[in-house]
Amino acid sequence: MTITIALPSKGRIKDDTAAVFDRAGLAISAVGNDRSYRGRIDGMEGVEVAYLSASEIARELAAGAVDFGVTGEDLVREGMAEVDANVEFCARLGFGQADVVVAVPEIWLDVETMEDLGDVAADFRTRHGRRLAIATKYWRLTQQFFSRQHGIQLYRIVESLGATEGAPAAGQADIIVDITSTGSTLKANHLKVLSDGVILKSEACLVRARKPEHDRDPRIGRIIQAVQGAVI
Ligand SMILES: Nc1ncnc2c1ncn2[C@@H]1O[C@H](COP(=O)(O)OP(=O)(O)OP(=O)(O)O)[C@@H](O)[C@H]1O
Ligand SMILES: O=P(O)(O)OC[C@H]1O[C@H](OP(=O)(O)OP(=O)(O)O)[C@H](O)[C@@H]1O
Repeated sequence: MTITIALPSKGRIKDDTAAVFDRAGLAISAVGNDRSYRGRIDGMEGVEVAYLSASEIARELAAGAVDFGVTGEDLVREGMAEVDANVEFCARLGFGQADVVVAVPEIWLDVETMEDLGDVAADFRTRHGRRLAIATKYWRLTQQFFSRQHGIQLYRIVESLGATEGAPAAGQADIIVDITSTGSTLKANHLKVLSDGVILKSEACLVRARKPEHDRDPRIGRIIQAVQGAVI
């Protein structure tokens, strides 16, 4: 069986991922020319590296099309239902940290918690003639957090594919769910995170797509152990 490991080909977690694999003693050489999107691990037979973007890696893990992937936990959890049944988070890698949060306009002075927001959502239609609108690209995480965890059902998700923090000022939504790391984008857009509004503390992870054939393949354990041992 060929084992495929999907690693970031670009973006903010690419270089740190390469450094972890280096430290793990899993040296990757390019297959073909230098700009190739495939590689192999020196000294390990039948292990292929596929270079993809962070969100493509989450999609491939969900489809079971790769055996391992390095990508953000947020993208993996957003990308599939029943996450823990389908994949294993083998190692948290210590970079790519970002929190997925619920943020509301700073001027909503009496809204500090999810409970306060639930009250706002319940009254919204009476007051404004429509449901509370949430801009996000994390619709699955948002639904799980609002509906399942907080029992808030009266809202509408407005899909946002970029510049989510600008949606409230632009009148496209009332509040947002997005990632933040330093907090400066939220601040610049006069948004504040609710005190219990952190949905997920994400970072880059080594993730394995659960497959029955992994159970009898010693290379699987070797790869996991090597990466776990390289995390500082
Ligand atoms: N400030 C940040 N902004 C966006 N993503 C961040 C930030 N900090 C960490 N991340 C994490 O980085 C991952 C996304 O990486 P990146 O934005 O580099 O991907 P990308 O190469 O743009 O991929 P794609 O094109 O597939 O979106 C996500 O898991 C995200 O949580
Ligand atoms: O809390 P902060 O440190 O301000 O970071 C958060 C922001 O950074 C990211 O956007 P980025 O401009 O990197 O573009 P991207 O969404 O295309 O990755 C992310 O989408 C947030 O908007």
